[in-house]
Amino acid sequence: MSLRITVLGRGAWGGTLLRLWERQGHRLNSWSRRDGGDPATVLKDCDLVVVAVSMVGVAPLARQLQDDWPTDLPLLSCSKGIDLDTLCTASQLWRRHLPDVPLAVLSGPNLADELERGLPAASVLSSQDAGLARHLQEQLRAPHFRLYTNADPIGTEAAGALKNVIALAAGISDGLGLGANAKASLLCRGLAEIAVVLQALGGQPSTLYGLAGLGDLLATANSSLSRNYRFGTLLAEGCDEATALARIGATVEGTRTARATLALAEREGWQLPICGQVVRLLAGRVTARQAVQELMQRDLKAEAAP
Ligand SMILES: NC(=O)C1=CN([C@@H]2O[C@H](COP(=O)(O)OP(=O)(O)OC[C@H]3O[C@@H](n4cnc5c(N)ncnc54)[C@H](O)[C@@H]3O)[C@@H](O)[C@H]2O)C=CC1
Ligand SMILES: O=C(CO)COP(=O)(O)O
Repeated sequence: MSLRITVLGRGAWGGTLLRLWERQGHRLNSWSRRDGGDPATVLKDCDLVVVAVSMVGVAPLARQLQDDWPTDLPLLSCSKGIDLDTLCTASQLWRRHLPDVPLAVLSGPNLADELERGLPAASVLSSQDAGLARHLQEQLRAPHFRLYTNADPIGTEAAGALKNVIALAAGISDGLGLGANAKASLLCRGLAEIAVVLQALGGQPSTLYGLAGLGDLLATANSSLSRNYRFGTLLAEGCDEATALARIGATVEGTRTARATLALAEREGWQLPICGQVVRLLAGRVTARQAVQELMQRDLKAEAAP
C-alpha cells in the first residue's frame, strides 16, 4: 500500500527521507521554511506527516499548526534534541500542542549522507501506540532501511538528543589527538550520563543499549559525516562556538541540547560532568585541554556513579 506522506523540513534529513520513501512508491509532498507560505496547506489529503525540522523549529511549527491538524492524522517526529526554552523533547512539544494525534518518533544511527548513498542502516520507530508503530514499520521500511519498534518514545528521544552532546565531546577528544583509550573512556562515561537523563525522564534502560542509544552514539561519535562530531573537532582546534557553527553551516543540535540538559541537571540535581564541561567550553570558560584535565581530576568514584 502506498502512503501519501508530507515531510515538514527539507534539510539534510527531511530531504533524504523524502527521496527514500518516494523511491519506495509512496506519494510525497513537502514544506520547508524556505518555501514560505502556510505549512497547514500541506496537511490536507495525506496519511502521515513526518517532521524533520531542527529542534528550534519544532515549538513555532507546533504552535502554527495546532488549530489545523486533523486529530486522526499521524505525526512522525524525527528531530533530535532538547529544546532550550522549554527543556522538552520534540514529541513532548508536539504533545503540548496536539494532545490527541497519533504520534511516533524515528531515531537511530542514521547519518543522512550514508542513507542517501543507499548504504544499509537500521532505525527505531517508537510509539506508545503499538499498532501505529507496527503500521509505520511495515510501510516505511526499505531494502536498505530496516526498522524496529519500541514503546519508549521518551527514552528514544533522550538517547537521540544526548548522544549528540557526547559525539561533540568525542570530536573534541579526537581533535586533540587523545587516542583510543581516551575516546573509549569518554564514550563509556558519556553513556552513563545518557543513562541518567534517560531514566530520569522515564525512559526504559533497554533503550540505552538499542539503536537510538548506543547505536546512534557509535555512528555519530565515530564519523566525520556527523556535524556534531565535526563541530567538536573545530572546538579542539581552538574555534569558538560561533566560528565553528559558521564553518559547519548546518544544524548542530548538541550545542543547545548540552545547555538544555545542564539546565535540567541543575534543576533536578543530576551529575553530568561531560555535559557540564561541554557547556563550559562553549561559553569560553575553559579551553578544550582544561576541560579534559578537569574531567580527569574529578573525585574518584565507583563506576556506577556518573
Ligand atoms: N542529518 C542527519 O543525518 C540526521 C538529522 N536528524 C535530525 O533531524 C533534524 C533536522 O536536521 P537536518 O535536516 O540534518 O538539518 P539541516 O540543517 O540540514 O536542516 C534543518 C531544517 O530545519 C528547518 N528549520 C530550522 N529552523 C526552523 C524553524 N524555526 N521553522 C521551521 N523550520 C526550521 C530548516 O529550514 C531545514 O529544513 C535535527 O533535529 C537532526 O538532529 C536526525 C537523523 C539524521
Ligand atoms: O543524528 C544523526 C545521525 O544519526 C546525525 O548526526 P549529526 O547531526 O551530528 O550530523
